[in-house]
Amino acid sequence: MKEIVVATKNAGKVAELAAALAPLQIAVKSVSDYGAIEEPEETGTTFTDNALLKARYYAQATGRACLADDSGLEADGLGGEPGVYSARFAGPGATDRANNEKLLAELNARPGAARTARFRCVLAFCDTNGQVLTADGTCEGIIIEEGQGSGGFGYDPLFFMPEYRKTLAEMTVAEKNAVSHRGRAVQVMVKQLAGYFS
Ligand SMILES: O=c1[nH]c(=O)c2ncn([C@@H]3O[C@H](COP(=O)(O)OP(=O)(O)OP(=O)(O)O)[C@@H](O)[C@H]3O)c2[nH]1
Ligand SMILES: [Mg+2]
Repeated sequence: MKEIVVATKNAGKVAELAAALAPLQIAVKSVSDYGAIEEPEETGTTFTDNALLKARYYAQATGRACLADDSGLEADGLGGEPGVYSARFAGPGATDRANNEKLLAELNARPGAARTARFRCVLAFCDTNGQVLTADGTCEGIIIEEGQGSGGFGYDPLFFMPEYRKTLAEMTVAEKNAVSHRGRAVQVMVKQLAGYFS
């Protein structure tokens, strides 16, 4: 059967990736459909390393073709931090709220620091034969002083896109997928997967 497992423990990513994969008309599963699989340690220093590490790990653990996502925020005023450490910015297992508070505190501690930032996403697909596909995407924005909106996840309420006059948290899943780092990466990946599954 043609199917793909969205290999992430992040429910926000699952929703965005599942919506974007729908045109492939293949079964989209989530890792939670394959029992209690522990999260791998994300030891890579680049988004690509971690995306590949997660895709290979979950393909092995589920015995299915898996699509993993490694992503994060690069704040120019913080020299590109938190980057690959975005999920753990305020410490291991940090909540989105704690990460957002730390981001604002760090930027506010540097008066005059740039508020520009970008999200990066690398997607890695790995099948049970070890065949790998990758795709990446970025999106540019500005870190605002106070959160706006309740959609999305992570730093979305603080990430304002001037051309749309909205934060990512003020967009629907479809709107966010049309402009986001993940949306851009998955559009490229969908084209590759259409060939893979044909
Ligand atoms: O506001 C946001 N909108 C986004 O669209 C987005 N994409 C990534 N991020 C941040 O970067 C971390 C990824 O870390 P990450 O790739 O290790 O994922 P994760 O640990 O959440 O799940 P998993 O896929 O590893 O299971 C996330 O937790 C978030 O803090 C985002 N924040
Ligand atoms: Mg992670």
